[in-house]
Amino acid sequence: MSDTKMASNGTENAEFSFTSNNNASTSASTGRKGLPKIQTQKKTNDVCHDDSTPPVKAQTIDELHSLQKKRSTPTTPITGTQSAFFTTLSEEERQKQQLQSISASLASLTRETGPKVVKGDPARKSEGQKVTLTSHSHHFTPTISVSDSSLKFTHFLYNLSPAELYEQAIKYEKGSFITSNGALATLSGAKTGRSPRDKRVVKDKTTEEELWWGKGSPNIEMDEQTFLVNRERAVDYLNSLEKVFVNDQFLNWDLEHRIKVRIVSARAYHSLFMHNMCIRPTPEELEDFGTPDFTIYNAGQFPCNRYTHYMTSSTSIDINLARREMVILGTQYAGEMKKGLFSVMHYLMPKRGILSLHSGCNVGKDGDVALFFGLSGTGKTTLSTDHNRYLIGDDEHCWSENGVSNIEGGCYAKCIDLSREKEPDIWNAIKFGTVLENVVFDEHTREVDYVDKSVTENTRAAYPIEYIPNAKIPCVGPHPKNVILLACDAFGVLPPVSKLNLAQTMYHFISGYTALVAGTEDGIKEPTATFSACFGAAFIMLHPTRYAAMLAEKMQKHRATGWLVNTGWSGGSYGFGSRIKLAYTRIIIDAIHSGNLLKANYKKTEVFGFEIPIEIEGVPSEILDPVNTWLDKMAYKNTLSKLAGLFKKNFEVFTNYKIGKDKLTEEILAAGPVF
Ligand SMILES: Nc1ncnc2c1ncn2[C@@H]1O[C@H](COP(=O)(O)OP(=O)(O)OP(=O)(O)O)[C@@H](O)[C@H]1O
Ligand SMILES: O=C([O-])CC(=O)C(=O)O
Ligand SMILES: [Ca+2]
Ligand SMILES: [Mn+2]
Repeated sequence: MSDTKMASNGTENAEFSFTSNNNASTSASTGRKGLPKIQTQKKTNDVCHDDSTPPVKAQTIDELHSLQKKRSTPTTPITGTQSAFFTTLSEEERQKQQLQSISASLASLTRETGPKVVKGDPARKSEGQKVTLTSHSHHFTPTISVSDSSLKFTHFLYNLSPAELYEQAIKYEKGSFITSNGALATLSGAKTGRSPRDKRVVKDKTTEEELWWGKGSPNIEMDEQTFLVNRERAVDYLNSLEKVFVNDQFLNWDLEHRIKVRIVSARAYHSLFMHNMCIRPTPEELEDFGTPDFTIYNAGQFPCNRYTHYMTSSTSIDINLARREMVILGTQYAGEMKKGLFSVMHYLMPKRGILSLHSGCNVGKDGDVALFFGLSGTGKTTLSTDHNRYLIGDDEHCWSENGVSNIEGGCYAKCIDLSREKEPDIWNAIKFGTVLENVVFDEHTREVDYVDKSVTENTRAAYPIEYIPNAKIPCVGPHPKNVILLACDAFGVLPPVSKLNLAQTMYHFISGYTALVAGTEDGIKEPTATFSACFGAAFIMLHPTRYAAMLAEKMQKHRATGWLVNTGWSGGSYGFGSRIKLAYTRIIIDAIHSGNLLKANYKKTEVFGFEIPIEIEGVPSEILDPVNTWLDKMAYKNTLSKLAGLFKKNFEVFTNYKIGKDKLTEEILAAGPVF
């Protein structure tokens, strides 16, 4: 606001005014000369505004502050005196049960009983906030022989709201700031991506038989005893803190197969992340939550002990399926929790005949569902978030007899180079409530610079799915019509789009090819060809062919069409060509959704034997066959052969497995590159 504007508005704002014109009457009435009297009252309406509102009903500052917050409304409406009686009773009982449940979750294995837990922020005790203590079922007499840890209370902050978590983060966690768009910027610490080499799974009699072990498997074994050592380390760490965060939430929008999860963590950042990423229970659902089906102990700030058997670094992410528990030590990267639970779903769901998928999913106005498979950074989130379609989910789904369902309640978008123009819905989802990980922002304006990779290339935004305006809630849909396999081909030899037959779809699903471009997995900075079975080997628990067989069966039954879309390089390999324009990829995807691409004219490519369209309206025809875009045709041929060789070599380990019925296995083996 300019100075002149300020002056002219002076009277309206009841500010001082030295303008003699304004005060002429005042001077005249008092009959005094010299400087005009300072005008402090608003003249309009002739009302004295200082006295126009009744005084605050508080006698002290503390009382005034207590007026600011009103109690949250009871979650269950109380109707009639009889039910009120029962509600009061059960409310007390519920509180007691909740405390017991959380105390049990935090129980040490050596001390047999859970710690004394108390609900609420320890910093608020003085504010007269109601805190509820554990009602001890065991007899508790503090004596000198009792350890210090059993003399102390563990405060827990239960399912806090985003606003409360913002306050906790900003007050207590270094590196937490509100950005100009309203999001909470956080730092995940030294780890800015997942650490797949530090993942451990307990091998017991059951899992030894059921899970995929050995070469290529993400399940690195650990014994039960070592798990308990790490669990104790995490639980002791958490109990040593002033307070811990507890989230009780759900996974899977398919109500029949919903899983209850509890996340115990030390950071508000972790609690808000999971609040956004898991399905948020309604207050009524929370009342009946009971015992969780799975619990995460996130002690990420605290390292594991490298002298412990099986530990090869100070980071350990441990899954124990029998105990239904996961322990995180030595990494604060929040994606570990999300993907750890995904691994658990990859075990639990197939047991029920449900296929779990590392895929995005959306549905058109006519109910046509598309799945988007692909490794990290290939475009699942970007392409499933489509303004013309309803978003079911961006990363983790189930395909059951009922159709598809999202496992999660939020999205986790990459935000490096994010632009409002290219990805408007993701851009607009970054607002109050969203966690922005490891981004760089202006120290004064707090404006985020999405181009800046100073902290990491793997910058991320985690937001509730309803932040996308056309999210489909509940996040479920009918059986898929199109199955789109995404690959970011840094070699630049895969066509922008290929139509696949079922055997080819299975071959490429099992291969799970891409060239990683950003550092989602800790340590990867330069693009490299990667094969990851089922487009998510890091998260699967059973042998890849188990998932593949289920996918083949479902695609066959529901007549879904398979596609391979290269969202990577065109015009040469990484360093020569450039990434295919997102606008072109979107046009290609639109043509798949609409059914128009099915009707196009096709030709067959050499080596990979892909069916590629001759033309697609809106996309330059010459890019549809990559050979056209390479200046050096010899280099193209050599690169194509090189990639084909990598595919062949990768597939060798799968040649002895049977997949599906009839001749499918032989067909899949024959569907690879021929050269
Ligand atoms: N042609 C393209 N198609 C898709 N994405 C593209 C394209 N060109 C550039 N991109 C960028 O690539 C990135 C794709 O990341 P996205 O978040 O969609 O990955 P993702 O498959 O969801 O991975 P993750 O499983 O790690 O979440 C985005 O940053 C997007 O802007
Ligand atoms: O897990 C993460 O960190 C991000 C992700 O979605 C993936 O890597 O597939
Ligand atoms: Ca994603
Ligand atoms: Mn993912």
